[in-house]
Amino acid sequence: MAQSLNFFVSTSPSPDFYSHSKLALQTPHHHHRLLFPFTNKPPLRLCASADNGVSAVTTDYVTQNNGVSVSAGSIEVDAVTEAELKENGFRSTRRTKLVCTIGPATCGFEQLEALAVGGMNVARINMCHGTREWHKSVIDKVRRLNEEKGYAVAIMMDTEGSEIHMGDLGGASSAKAEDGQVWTFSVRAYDTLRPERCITVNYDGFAEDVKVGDELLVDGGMVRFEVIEKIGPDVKCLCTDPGLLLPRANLTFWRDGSLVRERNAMLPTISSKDWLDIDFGIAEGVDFIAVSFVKSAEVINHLKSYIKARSRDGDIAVISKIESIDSLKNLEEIILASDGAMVARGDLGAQIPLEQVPLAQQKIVEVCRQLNKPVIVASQLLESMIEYPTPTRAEVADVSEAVRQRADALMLSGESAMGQFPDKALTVLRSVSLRIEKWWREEKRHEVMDLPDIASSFSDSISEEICNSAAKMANNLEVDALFVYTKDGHMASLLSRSRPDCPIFAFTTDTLVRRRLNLQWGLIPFRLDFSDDMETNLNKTFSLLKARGMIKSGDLVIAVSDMLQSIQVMNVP
Ligand SMILES: Nc1ncnc2c1ncn2[C@@H]1O[C@H](COP(=O)(O)OP(=O)(O)O)[C@@H](O)[C@H]1O
Ligand SMILES: C=C(OP(=O)(O)O)C(=O)O
Ligand SMILES: [K+]
Ligand SMILES: [Mg+2]
Repeated sequence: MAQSLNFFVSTSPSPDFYSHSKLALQTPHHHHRLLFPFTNKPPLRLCASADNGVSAVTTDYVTQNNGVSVSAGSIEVDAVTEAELKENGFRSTRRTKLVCTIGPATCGFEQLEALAVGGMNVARINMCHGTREWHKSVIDKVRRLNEEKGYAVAIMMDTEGSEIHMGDLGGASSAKAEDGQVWTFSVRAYDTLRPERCITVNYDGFAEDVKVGDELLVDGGMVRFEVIEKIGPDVKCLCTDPGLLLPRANLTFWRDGSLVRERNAMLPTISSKDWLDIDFGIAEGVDFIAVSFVKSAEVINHLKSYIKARSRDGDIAVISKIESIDSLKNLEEIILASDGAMVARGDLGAQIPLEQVPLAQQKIVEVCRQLNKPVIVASQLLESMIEYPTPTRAEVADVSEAVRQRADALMLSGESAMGQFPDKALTVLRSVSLRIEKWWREEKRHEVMDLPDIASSFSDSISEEICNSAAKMANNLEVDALFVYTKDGHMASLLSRSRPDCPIFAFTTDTLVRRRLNLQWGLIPFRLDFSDDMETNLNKTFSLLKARGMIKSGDLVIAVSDMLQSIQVMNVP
């Protein structure tokens, strides 16, 4: 038995049409007979099954279901999610998504596979490090992993941006600066051997811009120097807080207690090198581009139209990194223009007092939720795990807090790029996420956040109302899963925005949309060919998922779709 609520609105409504919109709530005794004309589509094409023996990627078959002949077709879900669903049942699947920065510690095929098995949803490559060839080889490996082993790991390319940073230490992996030592920071290019205690700086205006007495912070304060003398291109600095200097570490300078950013503010957000990297990302078909040091919405609008004009098979999502004072000032307009945001706490903590970072994080996560944009909490989540196999209690508390704030995703940086325990770090993110999510459900802390209306058209308003209501119904009725059939992913993201208690199975026809949904809280993206006929879609999905052991008869689901604006409540037959 199914009950449904249908909204009759044309997909491209004329103003006149609105007055004819009607709402029909069917009686419980009707089987899901929908009040709109059926489109008699031919059966969907069979897709080749890529069964690799480890875990089936696709399932093809034809069956009879309630007398309806289910079209043959295939369904794709990533192998890790499938295993997780079968093992734990779907109410306890992980909702918080995980992003791993790939570096020397994780760039091999087996290492990447270990991360995929461990729950990596998105692999991030940081264009600040490595060569384009190196990054291309990582992208190729991730794509091969997806194809051969049935994962759906998305790729995020992170731009270098116009930040001021040190050179690469002539190949050394680090250098130790001791208290009281004098180091030289220079804009010279050393073509021969780099002298001892000498650091190159990538910004030509550096020697000109700093003043004697300025404080120089490496990596937001991990090491500190005081400028004591300027000699042409060389700046002599006294180490006041000792520590490890890492290649290409970020540099900021402070004068009279505030960050010096006049010149920084004049540097472009997207440098000429970044544009080349972006062209590379478009050519490689990355799923996300994260833009460093975003200052305004303008640059994001510009980049989005550039991508639209160049990208072959559709869009690349643009993620704004919130990591500067300017980005905080223009937070709402930046997030509105972007497809998502990252709380880039590393640089943010170098630009605002550290004690303000947690509040900034909370604010950014909240604004993203309200504007329906996915948000990633990044940097130093498990920093000590670069060297140690166990996190500190404080780190676990920090990760818990990000999960409790219901951020869409958590990110590893150095922990996975160059740490000694990338898999263990990922395991910690996974288990802390699961634990806190379980607590939310057990406490029945249904969402209390006020979600403002964000729709820009009448049709969008209906989608939004449907998703908000469906999520609320799902909580009240304690359904097992929400199903959403979505071509562009929008309805799926609206459901995710409500953070319902049950997981959201998002079916989309498009592989790119599917990979992109990977970043959003609570979504389990499937690729599936479907039609505009919901009855057929539902029967087909039930059969395919039942055959895979991912759902069973009697499970209670709520289905919504963006082809036909409706909510249907039903038990799996
Ligand atoms: N592609 C790469 N090649 C070499 N090292 C890398 C790469 N990506 C990341 N790393 C290492 O991992 C560290 C942490 O990564 P990330 O946080 O992304 O960069 P950053 O420290 O520059 O902000 C970097 O400082 C660098 O040492
Ligand atoms: C994620 C960040 O950016 P990046 O690692 O590129 O400096 C950050 O600053 O926190
Ligand atoms: K970067
Ligand atoms: Mg940064």
